[in-house]
Amino acid sequence: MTDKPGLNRPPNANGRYRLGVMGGTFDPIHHGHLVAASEVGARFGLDEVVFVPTGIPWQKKGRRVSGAEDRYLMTVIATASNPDFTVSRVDIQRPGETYTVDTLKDLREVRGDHVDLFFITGADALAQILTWRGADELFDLAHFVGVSRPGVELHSPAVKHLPKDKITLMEVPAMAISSTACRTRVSQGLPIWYLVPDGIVQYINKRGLYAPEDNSDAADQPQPAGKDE
Ligand SMILES: Nc1ncnc2c1ncn2[C@@H]1O[C@H](COP(=O)(O)OP(=O)(O)OP(=O)(O)O)[C@@H](O)[C@H]1O
Ligand SMILES: O=C(O)c1ccc[n+]([C@@H]2O[C@H](COP(=O)([O-])O)[C@@H](O)[C@H]2O)c1
Repeated sequence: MTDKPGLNRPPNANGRYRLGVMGGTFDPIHHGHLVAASEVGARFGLDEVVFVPTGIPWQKKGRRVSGAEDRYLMTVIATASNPDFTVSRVDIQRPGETYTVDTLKDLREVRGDHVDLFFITGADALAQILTWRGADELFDLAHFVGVSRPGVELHSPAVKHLPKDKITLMEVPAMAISSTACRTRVSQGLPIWYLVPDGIVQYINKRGLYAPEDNSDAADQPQPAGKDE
């Protein structure tokens, strides 16, 4: 397993190191992701949050997903200014579909046994967790933190069945932003300034991402009405 090391910070006085793991497709990364990671970092006293862009997000099959290198680079750009944030390539390096059970095992192998893992997820993703590969193993590998997301019930019935000592649900400042909305806005020529970090606006422009002909989500949108007859 090869991956860049983290921040190289020493373990705490008790010999442990608290590592947040923010997994996502990040197509593109936006301020909802960054606020979630920052809030969980503060609440749990995390030493570092590592962002892990997915390789092949199998539950997003049938959608067009930007190349892994573009999503990785956007994640690096968006997190560069925060000294507690890092980015890992473990998911984009591993061949095949991306499963969190593998992400957590790989990070444990790379970072060592003194690391306590906290997987950060939005309430929408957490409600689906029992559909994830190897769901029964997940709660032995990490503590799961589900954060609020506008339009999603935080204490949903699905979450009530998860092991209480392995899950924390927490409210974070509401960020009504999704990657889908960002892609759609770009494809429609609308601004995404302040929904994503400035460098991401520039990167998307430079690479021509989410242009109408390159965006299947946009193709599904209703077309503007023509002139009245
Ligand atoms: N605005 C938000 N507030 C809180 N959590 C979020 C928000 N947006 C995404 N997340 C969480 O971040 C993780 C990664 O999300 P992902 O990269 O799929 O972004 P997304 O905006 O949900 O993308 P898409 O619209 O393409 O499905 C998921 O756990 C998701 O629930
Ligand atoms: O392990 C799985 O089967 C699984 C299924 C769906 C999503 N996940 C993970 O959940 C995180 C958010 O996923 P997504 O698709 O909302 O970007 C990301 O790290 C994915 O790898 C994991």
